[in-house]
Formats: sequence, C-alpha cells, structure tokens
Amino acid sequence: MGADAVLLIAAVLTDLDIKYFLRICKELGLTALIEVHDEREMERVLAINGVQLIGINNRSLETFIVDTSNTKTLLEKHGDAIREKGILVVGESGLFNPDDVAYVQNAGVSAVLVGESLVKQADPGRAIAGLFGKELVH
Ligand SMILES: O=P(O)(O)OC[C@@H](O)[C@@H](O)c1c[nH]c2ccccc12
Repeated sequence: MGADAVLLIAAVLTDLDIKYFLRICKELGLTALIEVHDEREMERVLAINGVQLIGINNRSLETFIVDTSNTKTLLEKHGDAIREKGILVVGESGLFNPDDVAYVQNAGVSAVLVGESLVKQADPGRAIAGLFGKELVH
C-alpha cells in the first residue's frame, strides 16, 4: 500500500513550493497532479519545468462555484503550449453524466477526476461505467 500520486494545488502554493514538491515527488517516485483553476495559475504552472500532469478544476476553491466551461476556456487558450510540452490534462469537478465527460474530453482532457457523482451511488463500478455512457454487465 501507499500513494502513487499527490495533488499540488497551485492556488495555495508558491511557484517555489511547487518546484520543491516536484523534486520531492521525483525522488519518491510519486506522480504530481498540479491543479489550476484560472488563467494566472495555468500560466504559472506552464512556466515550471518538469510538469507532466495538470488538473483543471472546474470548481473555484474560493466560491465553490462549478463551471465545466472553465476547462474549455483554459484549453482553448493554452492547449497548444500544453501539447507542445507533452503535458496530460485531467478534467476535475462537476462531472455527473456522459455529456459532461464528453464535453471536457472534446475540450482536450485525457482523464477525469470525479468525486460526488460516484460516491453518492451504491455500485461504484456501475457508476463509473454509467459516467462513460456504458452499461456494466455482470
Ligand atoms: O465532487 P466533484 O465535483 O466530482 O469533484 C471532485 C474533485 O475534483 C474535487 O473533490 C477536488 C478537486 N480538487 C480539489 C481540491 C480541494 C478539494 C476538493 C477538490
């Protein structure tokens, strides 16, 4: 047992903190998912070397307002730079159905981070399949 990855939230870390944590992660063999919510955070994180995974949080951690178009807006602006660097993007928060997942996928994410819509359901396997528009056959 143990952790495979850590979440580094750009909103609460300085650039120096992020660089320092990235070095520690590398040393420990941990993958760092660096989370951004807005343009400024995205620009800060793109300027840091060695970033492999960026999570775009659709939820503001200040207001808790969720807006999935945040992923689209940030990828429209920074998608080229992200692809050039070979960074993978995770779409985070507010994803409840296959349409939501397809929307962030079309915007350019390679993975999704889902909480609420899965934890509220009794059968997690079925719930994950449902999120991708598939039915689980037991
Ligand atoms: O429950 P949701 O809307 O599916 O969101 C999951 C996840 O993105 C969210 O829990 C999260 C992502 N980054 C965070 C930082 C702090 C607290 C919570 C989060």
